[in-house]
Amino acid sequence: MVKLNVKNLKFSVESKNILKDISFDVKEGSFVGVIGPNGSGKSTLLKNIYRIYKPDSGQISIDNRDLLQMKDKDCAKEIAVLAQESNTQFDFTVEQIVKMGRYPYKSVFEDYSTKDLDMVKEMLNRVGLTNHADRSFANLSGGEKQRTLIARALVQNTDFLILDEPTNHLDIGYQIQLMDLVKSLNITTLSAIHDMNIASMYCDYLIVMKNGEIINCGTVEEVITSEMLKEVFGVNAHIGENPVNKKLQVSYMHQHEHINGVGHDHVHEDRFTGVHEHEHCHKQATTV
Ligand SMILES: Nc1ncnc2c1ncn2[C@@H]1O[C@H](COP(=O)(O)OP(=O)(O)OP(=O)(O)O)[C@@H](O)[C@H]1O
Repeated sequence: MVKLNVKNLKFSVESKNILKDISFDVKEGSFVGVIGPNGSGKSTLLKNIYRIYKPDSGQISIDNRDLLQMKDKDCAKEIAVLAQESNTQFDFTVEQIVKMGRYPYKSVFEDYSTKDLDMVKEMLNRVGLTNHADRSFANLSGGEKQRTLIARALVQNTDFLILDEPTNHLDIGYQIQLMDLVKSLNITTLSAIHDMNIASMYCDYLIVMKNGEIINCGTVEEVITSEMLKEVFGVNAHIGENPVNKKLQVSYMHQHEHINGVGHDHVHEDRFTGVHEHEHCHKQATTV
């Protein structure tokens, strides 16, 4: 069943077309990654979905309901967001920030219930911030702020989660912990991701963006190929397999890489920078 449907979405700023006719579906229960180079439109796409930006045209629906027509509170019961920018200026404690995730379920003067407070406690525990509950959010490290905001998104208790580069500021331990946590919740998730190995570990499906367009989509194996990484990101990479979990694994190489390390410092007259092989007798050559 389709959870999210985006159809012919277009978005521009000052007559610059930033999103050009984007269409895709996210299946219920799936974890979909959006990959692409800096400036390709990943964040802008997600912001159109979580309604920071208003599309010029197109439709976005969640469970067949028009997302663009929903009231804010109703929308907040459908979609939780972990956004990229996390510079909250106001001075709240960590616990107060996490509690805010319960606001869609509260009327104006209604206080937090035991259930609300239990959820807050549980999520603080799951992101490793129980001992920081009374600390000022403003004084936390970037990673601690990010973990607080993850806990806030999770107490919102929605069926759909948007992560805009969720692992920004997180060390590798917390990156894996966050992604394991999200994955264990089995919530339909749409996430911008930069790290191909993280994408490979967690995503069921990938969308590749370039210049405001979707240029490819499919399973991890269909999408992450050395050709795609060269074409879209301009990098040389070897695609292998993690011997333990059998997930696709990307190893990067220098822009100018010699197979088996056989080769010498040199420049190519045609400025070629790919992976290539030299005869052993070329070891001493300075130019090929
Ligand atoms: N409000 C805005 N005003 C003007 N240009 C914008 C605005 N928002 C986005 N853009 C431009 O749209 C393009 C896409 O930006 P976006 O942030 O969506 O890319 P991204 O793929 O998320 O990049 P990154 O990987 O660096 O986060 C960029 O060229 C950006 O400068």
